[in-house]
Amino acid sequence: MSNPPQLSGVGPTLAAKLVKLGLHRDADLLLHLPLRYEDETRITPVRDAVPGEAAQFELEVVSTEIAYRPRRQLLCHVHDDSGTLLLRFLNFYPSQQKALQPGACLRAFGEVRGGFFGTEMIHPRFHVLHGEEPLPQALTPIYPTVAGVGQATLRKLIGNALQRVALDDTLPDELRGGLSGFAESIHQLHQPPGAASEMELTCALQPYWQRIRFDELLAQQLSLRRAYAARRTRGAPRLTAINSLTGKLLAALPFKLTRAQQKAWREIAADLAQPYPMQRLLQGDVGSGKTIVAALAMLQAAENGYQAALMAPTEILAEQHYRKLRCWLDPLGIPLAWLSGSLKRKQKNEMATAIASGEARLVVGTHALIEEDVAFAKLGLTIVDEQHRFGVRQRLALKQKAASPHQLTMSATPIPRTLAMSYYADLDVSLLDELPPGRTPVKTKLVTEGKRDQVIARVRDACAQGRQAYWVCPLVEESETLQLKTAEETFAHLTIDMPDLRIGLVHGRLRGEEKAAAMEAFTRGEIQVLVATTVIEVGVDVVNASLMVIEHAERFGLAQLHQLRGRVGRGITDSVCILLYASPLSQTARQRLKVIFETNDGFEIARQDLALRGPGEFIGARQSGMPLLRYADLDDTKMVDRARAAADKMLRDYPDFAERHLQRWMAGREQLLKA
Ligand SMILES: Nc1ncnc2c1ncn2[C@@H]1O[C@H](COP(=O)(O)OP(=O)(O)OP(=O)(O)O)[C@@H](O)[C@H]1O
Repeated sequence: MSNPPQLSGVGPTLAAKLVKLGLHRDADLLLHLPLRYEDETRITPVRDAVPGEAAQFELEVVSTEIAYRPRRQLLCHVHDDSGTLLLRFLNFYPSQQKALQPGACLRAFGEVRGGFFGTEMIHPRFHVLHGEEPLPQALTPIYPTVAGVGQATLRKLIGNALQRVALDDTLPDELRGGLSGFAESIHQLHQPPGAASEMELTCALQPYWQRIRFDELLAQQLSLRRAYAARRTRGAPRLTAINSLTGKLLAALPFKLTRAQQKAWREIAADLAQPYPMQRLLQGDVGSGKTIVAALAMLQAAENGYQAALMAPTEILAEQHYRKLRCWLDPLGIPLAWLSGSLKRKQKNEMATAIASGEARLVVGTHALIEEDVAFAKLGLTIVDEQHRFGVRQRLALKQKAASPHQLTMSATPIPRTLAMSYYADLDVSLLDELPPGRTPVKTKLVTEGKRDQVIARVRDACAQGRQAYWVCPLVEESETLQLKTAEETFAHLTIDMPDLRIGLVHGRLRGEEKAAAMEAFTRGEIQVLVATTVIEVGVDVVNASLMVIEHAERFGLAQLHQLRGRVGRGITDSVCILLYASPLSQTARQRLKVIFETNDGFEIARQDLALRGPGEFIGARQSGMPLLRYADLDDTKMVDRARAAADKMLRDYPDFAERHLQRWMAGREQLLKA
């Protein structure tokens, strides 16, 4: 294979800097598009300069001096036929002073403003004119850059690339449907002709940006589809639906699966029976009943003679799954193994041996499952809960415990549709879009910190009626130690405020068994009020808990608040979530609390969260290393839909175009996407 083409005419030092901008090849330069433009196509008379607006002037230097008050600086008095102006340089080079000799003619670009010395420009960009110099025909692009790569360098490299690199259209005519041509779009965006105003320019460039955004989404869709197709060529064990164990479990359940659970289960059961690996995301709002679906999938693996492993991100959550699964599996006489970091070395070794021999068929655990010394005899299915909480490497590590296992991931953080389609298009998705019957929506109340006494009275009331309550401690993002201290203080205060109640405390620093003991005591009702950090955020399921207080709710993110609130309202009693907040609220905090107050719908909350935080934060892109779209907007559902449809058609009818399109957009980036 030949080496990929590199950047022409660029030395190694510059090349290393350009890589930071994602510029590896000449072709990448074409897609490095300007952030904005400066208009150097016209000369503005000094008289017509509008304060605060950038403009270009042609000026003659009258005099230049160094002033020392209020600080050392270079002052250059200039004029044109219509007026005078001062150019001011706070940090200047001798070469600048030398260039600005009386009588020199300049072209200077910058913002004019009223200043200490009259109408002035601070640090204008300028060059000395030596005779006639034609004005540029196009606007001057300003590119995203990094330290050590100047605009002039980028402009030159990009200008060369525009002449050298083929700008063939990778979109077949049939799919163009009103979009601008690729070559035209690229030329226009790099070198747009002058426009009368900013607004006019934005309108003029709109169709070209549209084309680029579409192309970017299309590339992403093509890439994800290719990954999807590649998966189908890999072999996986066929775990057919035998229905002896799964049938028994369904018959023994004290409830009937919801319509959504039935559908998800059908989809999963069918996937497991295929000769290629399942890669499915089971998405359901808090409390929608994902665990039973996971249990059924594990049983289907078991009845085909394979092992299944369920991994959860925290000990509490893993323990909770373990307990719930045992409730269902024990009566059927199916053993369930448990593996977590907090087991004693001896127990861990025994468990590892049982897993290696295949004796332990169904296993639930934490990260301990992916440790090197854990080897499975015949792993057919992996289930990862709250997958976004694991790093890419951890997720891959579980998968790599077998040649090509089926994979199910579960998430209670609803991913908005556009995001799911863009980032998870290589996954199949099952959706639990209804809650089990008999749940009453949680009432949310916003209460200021000052009314804490009333909140304490409410907790007392709830406990007097035989209910239980969570008291969530303030989040201290900057320091885990401080967070722990806050939790302990909250616990101490509440113990003083409510001496008659049985109060417990869980936080992330407790040892595994201590955490488990506290959770168990709460589950059994021995603890009435559980003071907790966000360790209880996911998965905790105590039906009798009907009140939740979240202190300093303004510090939490939307998804977190929704997850926390989901810990109540899991039974038939009316539940309340009290959000205690401290004033004054920042604009975003106010918006977040408003959203959480107004809706219980996880998908709506996720949509708003996306709007508030942007897609990068939302999917934990920093952690997963996925590149964000540079130009396209995921909120543009119509365009995402169109790109999806075009990707399907291109792969089917125009594979050459698809290949070239991917080459142009994705070379070097695809690896990132797969993570
Ligand atoms: N179809 C059903 N009918 C009644 N109850 C159900 C049904 N399915 C599940 N449940 C019960 O609902 C509760 C919530 O289920 P589960 O813990 O699986 O939810 P989840 O989707 O994992 O939610 P979370 O992400 O909040 O943990 C459990 O007590 C479970 O036994």
